[in-house]
Amino acid sequence: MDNAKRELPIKDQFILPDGMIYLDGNSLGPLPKAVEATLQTCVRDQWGQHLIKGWNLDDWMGQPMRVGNLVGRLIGAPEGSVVMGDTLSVKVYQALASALKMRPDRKVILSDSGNFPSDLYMAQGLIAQLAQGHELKIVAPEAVSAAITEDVAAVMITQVDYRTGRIHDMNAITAAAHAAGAVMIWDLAHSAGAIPVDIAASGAEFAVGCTYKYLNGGPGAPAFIYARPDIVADLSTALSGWLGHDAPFAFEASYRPAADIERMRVGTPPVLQLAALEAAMTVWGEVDMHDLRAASIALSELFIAEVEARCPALELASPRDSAQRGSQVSFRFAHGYAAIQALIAQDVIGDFRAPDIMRFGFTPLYLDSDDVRRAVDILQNVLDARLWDNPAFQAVSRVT
Ligand SMILES: Cc1ncc(COP(=O)(O)O)c(C=O)c1O
Ligand SMILES: Nc1c(O)cccc1C(=O)C[C@H](N)C(=O)O
Repeated sequence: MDNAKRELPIKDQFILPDGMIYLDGNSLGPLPKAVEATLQTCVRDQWGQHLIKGWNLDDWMGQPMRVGNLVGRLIGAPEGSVVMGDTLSVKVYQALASALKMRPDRKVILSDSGNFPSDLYMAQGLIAQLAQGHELKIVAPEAVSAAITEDVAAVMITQVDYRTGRIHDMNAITAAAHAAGAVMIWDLAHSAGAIPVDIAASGAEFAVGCTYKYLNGGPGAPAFIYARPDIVADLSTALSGWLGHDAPFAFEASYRPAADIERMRVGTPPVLQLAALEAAMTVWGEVDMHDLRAASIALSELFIAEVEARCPALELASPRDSAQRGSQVSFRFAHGYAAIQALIAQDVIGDFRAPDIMRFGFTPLYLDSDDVRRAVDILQNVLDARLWDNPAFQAVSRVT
C-alpha cells in the first residue's frame, strides 16, 4: 500500500510550531485550531458575561455527559454510558473500588508489569484504605490470561503499554476474566483516539482513559469512565460527591446515587477544560478510526524501517508485528535520555521513559511520511555525530 494514500488530510486543523515534528501526541496532543476559538468564547462570552448563569445558559452542567458521548463513539460505547471528570487516576480508583464491591468474596486485583504506575499505586492505596486483606498481583504482560484464577476479583489492564506500545487482546482477556468470574477494567489512555476500540463488544464492565493524549483535550484535560449499562444501577461509586447524586440541587443530607452513569461524577466539572475538549472532539467528525489505524501503521512501519536501516545503535522495543502495537514506536538506547534531548533541540519532539526507552508517537491527524523521513534524518545525525554526548543534554528535567 502506498503510504501517501494512507495519510489523513486534517493537519491544517492543528496549530503546530513551524518546523516542529511532533512525535509526542501519545503524551500530550497538540492544540486543535477549534479549541483556541472556543476557549476565547467560553472565557469572554460565557464566563465573562454570563457568569453563574452559564451553568444553565451554556449548559456547563451537561458537559460531562455531552462530551462523554463524543468520547464514547470513539471507543464503541453506547450513548449515555460514558461520563467525563476528574483525573484518570481518580477514575481508576472509582472503577476498581466498584469492581471490588461486586466481588466481596474475592481478594485479588490482577494487573501486569506493563501497566502505568499510577494505576498500580491507586490499587495499592485502595487496598490500604479498605484494609480487608486484598492483594495486588502483578504479572508479566504475557502471563495475564493464565493468571486469571477464581480468586481474582478484578483484572485491571492498560490496553496499550505506555513504554513499548504492546497491545493486549481486549476480547480474549475480558473473556478469560469473565470465565473466571472476575470483573474487567480497561485503561484506554493509550487507545482512545489511537486504535479502534469496541468496548461494548468486549463485554468489559469498566473502561477509563484520559483525553490529553490522542484526543487533544489539552494539559490537564479530564478523564472518562465507562460502565457497562446493565451494571450501572447497582454500582457503588466509591467517591460519593454531590454531582453523582440523583438530585444534586435537592441538597438532601443523604447520598442517593443517580440511576445512570452520572453516578460516577464526583464534583464540579472543569468547565474550561471540557469546553476545550468538546471543541477538540470536532476533528473526529471526518475521521474513520479504521483509516486512522491504517495510516498510523503505515507511518510507524516507515519509521521502524528507516531507523533500522540508518540507526543501528537503536534496538526496537515495540512489537515488530503492527497488529500487536499501538500508535507509538519505542527504541532502546543506553544514551536514550540525552539522545531525546538532542532531538528536541532540533525540534523533533519525542520523549524518554526510564531506563532506556526512546518513545515516538505517530498521530496521522497531523503527521505524514515526509515528517517521518525528516525525523529519521535528524535522528541519524544525532547518533552519527554523537550529539547526545553533550553535558547539556544529560541534565535530567523534572518532567521527562
Ligand atoms: C495508562 C495510564 N494510566 C494513568 C495515567 C495517569 O493519568 P492522570 O495523571 O490523568 O491521573 C496515565 C498517564 O499519565 C497513563 O498513561
Ligand atoms: N499526564 C502527564 C503529565 O501531567 C505530565 C507529563 C506526562 C504525562 C503523561 O501523560 C505521561 C503518560 N501517561 C505516559 O505514557 O508516559
